Amino acid sequence: RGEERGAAMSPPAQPGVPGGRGSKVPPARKLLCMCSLSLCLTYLCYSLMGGTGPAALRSPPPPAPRAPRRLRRGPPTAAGPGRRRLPQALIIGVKKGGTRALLEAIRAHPDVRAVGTEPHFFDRNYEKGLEWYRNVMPKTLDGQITMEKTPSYFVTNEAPRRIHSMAKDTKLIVVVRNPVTRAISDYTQTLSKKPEIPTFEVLAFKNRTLGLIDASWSAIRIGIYALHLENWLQYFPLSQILFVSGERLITDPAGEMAKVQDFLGLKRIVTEKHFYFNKTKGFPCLKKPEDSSAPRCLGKSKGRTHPKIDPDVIHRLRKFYKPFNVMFYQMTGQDFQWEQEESDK
Ligand SMILES: Nc1ncnc2c1ncn2[C@@H]1O[C@H](COP(=O)(O)OS(=O)(=O)O)[C@@H](OP(=O)(O)O)[C@H]1O
Repeated sequence: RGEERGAAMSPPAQPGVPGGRGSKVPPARKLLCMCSLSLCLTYLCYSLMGGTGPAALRSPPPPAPRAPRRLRRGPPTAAGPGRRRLPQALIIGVKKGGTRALLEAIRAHPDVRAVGTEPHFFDRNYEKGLEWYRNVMPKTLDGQITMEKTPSYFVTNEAPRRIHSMAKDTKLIVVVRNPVTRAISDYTQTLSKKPEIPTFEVLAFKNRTLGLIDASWSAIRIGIYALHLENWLQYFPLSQILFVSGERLITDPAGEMAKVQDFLGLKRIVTEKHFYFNKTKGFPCLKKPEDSSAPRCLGKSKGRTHPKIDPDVIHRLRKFYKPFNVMFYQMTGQDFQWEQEESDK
């Protein structure tokens, strides 16, 4: 490597002035000139092809795994000091539970760095390898925690095994929300992209007359939390999983954030001082941070107005979920009180 470097760095001989005086050029000198000339030509070609100078010749960039364009942008810290590490904590679900709100809130903590986008490593991008995954992560200093959120992990069969094989002490966070409201939120998102889909009422049933719920419809299946949790408990102890209430994340964000920071072993820095309730948005937002950027409410895709669903369908769905919810409360030792909610948004 050192030799390659030396050769490339030596300035090429002047073309057209091979030996100086006349044609009496010693063969060794001739050879050196030819080598220099060919180096110059190679360099010229390389430059024209988009090389970045002598350094490009010396050590062509390694075929580093490339993150999708939107991931490559990275957080503001990407160029700063520190190094990229695999995440020590993951927000694994659930879709439409409030995972974005949680990630943005925990990112306000100085000892946390997180990827803004969802890497989908343990479901869609696993074959790209751990180095690809590491390169997606922001740089962290010693003592800072690296995090990411991909809500589909919670319902991915292979995810627990894969995460366990990366690091068996990975801390897992699941934001859970009333599965009926979650299903409607999920449907609302799909509807916003595909307005032609059938109504929620149609999709929710295999046979509406018989009251047979279609549990294979992903909007419904995702909410059977007990079923999915069972899969995770094959690999991780319950103490390594934190369940955050999606409802309380809206009504008492600071309270839920205290639990999250305790779980991650962090000082409680994100407190009620960080939040304000934005009446227009109808949600808590993060206050203007000290770096004077604007206050941060989540975008338009969060807090969409849900379509009005037939109350009878809501009632049937509540009945459908009840035993699974009870099982989930037993498994986690937490009562999320979804049975007591009078109406779904
Ligand atoms: N602070 C704050 N601001 C806005 N929205 C908030 C907030 N806290 C929780 N939520 C709820 O988060 C729901 C979206 O959940 P996710 O972020 O997990 O969705 S996603 O899976 O990433 O698409 C979103 O669901 P919908 O209301 O159905 O859009 C919100 O109810």
